[in-house]
Amino acid sequence: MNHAVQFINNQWLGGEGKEFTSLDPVKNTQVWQGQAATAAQVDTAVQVARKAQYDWAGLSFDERVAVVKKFAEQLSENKEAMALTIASETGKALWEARTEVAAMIGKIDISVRAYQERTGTKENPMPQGRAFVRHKPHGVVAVFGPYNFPGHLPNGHIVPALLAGNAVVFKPSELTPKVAEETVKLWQQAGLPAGVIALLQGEVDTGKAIAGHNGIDGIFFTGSSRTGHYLHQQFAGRPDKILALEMGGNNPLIVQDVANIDAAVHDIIQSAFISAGQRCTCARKLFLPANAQGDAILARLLEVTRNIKVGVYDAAEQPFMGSMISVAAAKGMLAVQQQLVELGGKVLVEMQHIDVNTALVSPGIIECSNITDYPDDEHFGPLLKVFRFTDFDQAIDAANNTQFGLSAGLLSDSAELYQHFFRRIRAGIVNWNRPITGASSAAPFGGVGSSGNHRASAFYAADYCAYPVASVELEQVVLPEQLSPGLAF
Ligand SMILES: NC(=O)c1ccc[n+]([C@@H]2O[C@H](COP(=O)([O-])OP(=O)(O)OC[C@H]3O[C@@H](n4cnc5c(N)ncnc54)[C@H](O)[C@@H]3O)[C@@H](O)[C@H]2O)c1
Ligand SMILES: O=CCC[C@H](NC(=O)CCC(=O)O)C(=O)O
Repeated sequence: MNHAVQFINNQWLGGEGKEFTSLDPVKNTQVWQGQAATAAQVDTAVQVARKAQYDWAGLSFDERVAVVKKFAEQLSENKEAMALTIASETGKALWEARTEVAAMIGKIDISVRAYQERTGTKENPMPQGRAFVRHKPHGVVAVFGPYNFPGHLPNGHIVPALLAGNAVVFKPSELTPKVAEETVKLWQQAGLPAGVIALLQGEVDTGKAIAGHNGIDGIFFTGSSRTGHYLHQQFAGRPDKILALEMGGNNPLIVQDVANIDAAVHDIIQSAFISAGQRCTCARKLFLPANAQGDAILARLLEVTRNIKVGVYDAAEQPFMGSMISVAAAKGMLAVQQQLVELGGKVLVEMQHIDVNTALVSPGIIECSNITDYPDDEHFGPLLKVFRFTDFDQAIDAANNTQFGLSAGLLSDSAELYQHFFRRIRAGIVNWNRPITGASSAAPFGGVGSSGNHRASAFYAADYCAYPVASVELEQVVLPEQLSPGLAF
């Protein structure tokens, strides 16, 4: 059946491309089914968005804020339904899906503030006239979203883009179309004018048709480093288009000199295993000192990890970890564990596929100190790699030995050590005695190296949603009192 899953010009239409579905990764039921948007449908949506954007940008900022706040109201009224959709389409535990919806709602006020602080209008007096810095929207921008935060992360591009006066063509992850559909329905109910947002559902072909469409002015992308690099190549030689890339990481966490072992273990677990390890900021590599304290932390970490509750997202007694996104992703992580064993890794807590018909896996820990050619890949799941060190600077060097640079952390009671770590570590998020996941929307969020392209998101998303226009203005044409040499009037 061809469901009306594409939202173009304020109308829900059937896709004209290939059929695809999304599945509940734990209950194996179908959550969503539809047909992909074709290149022709992409073209229509972009053309409609172009026309709609002009009037949308012509509204005052306060008028746009009013619509965006209505969306926040809609989201608040439907927050439990949205959390359930997120949980059932991703397998994420319901308690966590609720925090995702709360982050979506919180994004509205933060983005209004960010627009004003970073891209609002500023005026400076001049001897003759006045100088202004104002900001204009780029036009029609595409938003590509990942599956791991199907609500919050696209929302983190869409809200600031709309506030700035852009029209948005939204292509969600093909693994989470239902969350996107529900989100866009809330925009419709909020009264966003026709054409200002389009939802184009589809797989990679739809993404390619959008990215390759000459009528878009930019792409705001959150997803894997591989796709981000592909888009970057596609945009080569196109300085006229804006590209914001939020990509993956291979994030280190170093521990040295901590008094409270349980507190350290807590922060390690929050960093490594939240969202079943499916956060871009998750700790992938744990550096522990090769001494008695390192041994004690490791022993306690293994003990607590073995007792982590993994389970069905809507269980009455909530698990810490829900499932991974799909059975294929779960199998992929088990293959990674096997690959690391073959390279010389020693399994300390085995990551297990709890039920091969579901995407539920238990968290794993593997010692990798003896691996000489450790692969610098992002392993997007609950497998923490442990490295033992004898010299703190060598641990920092090893932590920096990655193409990525998203998040990094130090657990230590020494302020001096933290200052030293902060100076040397290369990452866009650097934390001290806090988990390295759970970044604030009120701060910039982005990485260096293969993690981003210097266009941080969250609070700084305002920056890539608009371009600055500098003006000097005088209400009448006036002959200057002092003329340039060689001029006579
Ligand atoms: N830095 C961040 O803010 C951040 C946040 C969340 C997730 N991530 C990263 O996202 C990844 C997980 O998400 P994912 O697997 O959904 O990412 P992905 O790269 O597979 O997909 C992201 C989006 O790009 C689209 N896409 C894929 N190939 C495309 C192509 N060739 N042309 C155009 N569009 C294309 C997908 O359909 C999807 O909408 C992880 O690597 C994670 O670290 C990064
Ligand atoms: O998976 C990647 C995102 C992880 C998440 N980051 C944010 O929520 C950033 C804040 C924002 O975009 O508003 C995290 O750090 O856990």
